[in-house]
Amino acid sequence: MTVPETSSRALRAGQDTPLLEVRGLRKVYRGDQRSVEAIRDLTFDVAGGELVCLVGPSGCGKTTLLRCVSGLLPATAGEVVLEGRPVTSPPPGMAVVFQEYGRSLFPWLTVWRNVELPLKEKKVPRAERHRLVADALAAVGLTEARDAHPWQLSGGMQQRVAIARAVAYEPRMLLMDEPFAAVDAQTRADLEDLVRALWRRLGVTVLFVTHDIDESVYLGQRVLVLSNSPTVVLSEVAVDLPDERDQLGTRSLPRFTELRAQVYARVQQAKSGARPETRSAGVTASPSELAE
Ligand SMILES: Nc1ncnc2c1ncn2[C@@H]1O[C@H](COP(=O)(O)OP(=O)(O)OP(=O)(O)O)[C@@H](O)[C@H]1O
Repeated sequence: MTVPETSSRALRAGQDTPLLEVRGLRKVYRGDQRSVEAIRDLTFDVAGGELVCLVGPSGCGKTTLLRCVSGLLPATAGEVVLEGRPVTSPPPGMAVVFQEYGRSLFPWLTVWRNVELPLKEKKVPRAERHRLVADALAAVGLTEARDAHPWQLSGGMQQRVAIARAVAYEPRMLLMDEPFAAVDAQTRADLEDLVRALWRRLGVTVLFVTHDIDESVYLGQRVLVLSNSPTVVLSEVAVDLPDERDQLGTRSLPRFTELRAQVYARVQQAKSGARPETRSAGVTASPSELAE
C-alpha cells in the first residue's frame, strides 16, 4: 500500500477536514427478480484541491459510485459527505461531466446557451452570467464557436462545451466519468491537458474516473484502484510526478513507466478477484466486513 502523500500534503496545507468523504458506501440495485450488489464498502477521502483518479475493472461500479457521490442515486448504506454536509441530492457545489457528451448537451441550444443554462437555473445575474460563460468558453478555446449548435461540432469540441459548462458553474468539486472515452487519441491528449490546466488554474477538486491506466497516472495526484464487483478500494498509488506535465516529456519519464506498471499490476490483481487484506489509513475494508 502506498502512503497517500498528496492527500496528507493537501490536508497539511490548510484543510482540516477533507472536501469529500466517502464512508462505508454500499449500493445494492434491487430488482423484482434479483439484486445486484454493485458497491460493497467504499471508504476514501479527497482533500480540497486534489485531483484523484479512480480506475478499476469494467463493471466494478465506477459509474454507480459517481452517481452516489453526485447525489443522483441514494446509497444503500454508508454516506457521502461534501464539505461537512451529507449528500442526499445533487449538491450546489458539484458539477459532473459524463462520457456521453452527445446526450448531455441540448441540440436546440447554441454553445453559449448550453453553457449558460445551469447559471440561469442557479439565478446568477445576467452580467455575471455573461462573464462566466465568456471566460469558460475562452478557457476551453471555443470563443469562436459560441453561436454554433452542438451538432455542428466535432466530438472533442462537444466535450469541451460540456467541460466549459461545468467550469462556468464554478464548482468546488468536479466529477468526471470517463469523459474522453469516446474521442480520438489526439483529442483525448488535448482534453487531458485542458483538464490539468483548468485544475491548476482554478484550484477545483477533481474526481476523475477512467478505464485508461496511462491517463490515470498522467492526470492524477493519486490513483485509487477499485476491486472487481462488489467493489471496495483495493489500493492507492500516490503519483509523485512533477506538477508540470506534458504528453511527451512526462510519459517518457522512467518514473511514469514505474507508476503505470504499479497501477497496471493492481488492476490485474483486481480483475483476478484480489481483495484488500487490512484496513489501512481508512482506505480499505477489513476481512470481517468483506465476509458479510
Ligand atoms: N440501474 C441498474 N440496475 C441494476 N444493476 C445495475 C444498474 N446500473 C448498474 N448496475 C450493475 O452494477 C454493477 C456496476 O455497474 P457500473 O456501471 O457502476 O460499473 P462501471 O465500473 O462504471 O462499468 P464500466 O467500467 O463498464 O463503465 C454492474 O454489475 C452493473 O450491471
